[in-house]
Amino acid sequence: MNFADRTCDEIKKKQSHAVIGLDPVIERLPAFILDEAEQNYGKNDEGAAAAFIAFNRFIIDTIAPYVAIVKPQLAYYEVYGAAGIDAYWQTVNYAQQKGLIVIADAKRGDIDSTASAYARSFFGDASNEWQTPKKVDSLTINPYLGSDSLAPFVEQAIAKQTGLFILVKTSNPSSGDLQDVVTANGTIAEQVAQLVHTYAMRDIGTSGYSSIGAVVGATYPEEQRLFREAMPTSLFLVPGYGTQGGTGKDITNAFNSDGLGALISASRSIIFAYEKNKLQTREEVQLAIKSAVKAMNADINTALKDVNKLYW
Ligand SMILES: O=c1ccn([C@@H]2O[C@H](COP(=O)(O)O)[C@@H](O)[C@H]2O)c(=O)[nH]1
Repeated sequence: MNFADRTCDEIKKKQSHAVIGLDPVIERLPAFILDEAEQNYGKNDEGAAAAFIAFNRFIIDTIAPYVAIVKPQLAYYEVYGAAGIDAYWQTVNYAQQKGLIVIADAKRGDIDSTASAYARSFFGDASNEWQTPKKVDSLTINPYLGSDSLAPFVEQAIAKQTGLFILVKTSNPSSGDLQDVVTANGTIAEQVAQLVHTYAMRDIGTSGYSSIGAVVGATYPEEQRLFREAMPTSLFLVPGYGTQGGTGKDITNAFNSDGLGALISASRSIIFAYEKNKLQTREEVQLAIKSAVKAMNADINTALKDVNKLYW
């Protein structure tokens, strides 16, 4: 089954379009996690990595009944060197064991030979006897180097039944500096969207969706409409919900009229939800995260219902 079909199935099963970003920041973790990691490993890369693993497992256990997808952003783990990368893969494995789909947010992109190596590092390489088996379900990639840099990712994603999310219109305030520049063929983002659509048409699943998707920010609701038309079969990864200001009302244009097609992502507003009221005990932290996820699901589902796009 291809990535898009698996993702659509899990979204329907959980009745949730949410993606929870696992972006741990050591100073923000609860004391019960930090104290144990420091006692066992000290304040160093290994201690931080142990804290990340414990925190992520705790979050995954808390949210798994309510969401289908997690998105660990690699940068937060790379801060702690080899130990951090190991924490990343332990997080990926744990999430997959719990039945969650994992989007690796790494925004890779390079010339074709290097792009192929990037794809093998995230999607695994069964023919390589030296590589310990590893595989994320999907990866974010950066199209700035052009179509030949995307091709190795696309080939491997299709062959290995994984997915891609190609940056089209990112959520950050200055995304327009380059992405909105008007060329003879529309904006740069529109040209990328055309490229994504061409690749997407090569791998349509029974759900009608393709495993070759796009990143379109929650912070640009009007642009979502345009990109939805340009890439009707692509799943959209929609970051920017929560801390960056996006709400349920801002993401409905990213969905198709079938009530599917968009994966709404939030990191800090969920995983640090306990900070608002300075909650620290295991039970308090768990309840705060659980409530934040349930509120996000309810907000998205209500907004979709209001525009007649609620699938269930
Ligand atoms: O356009 C983009 C692409 C990726 N991101 C990533 O999503 C999360 C957002 O975190 P929040 O805490 O929900 O703001 C983060 O990992 C970014 O690297 C994005 O924000 N915008």
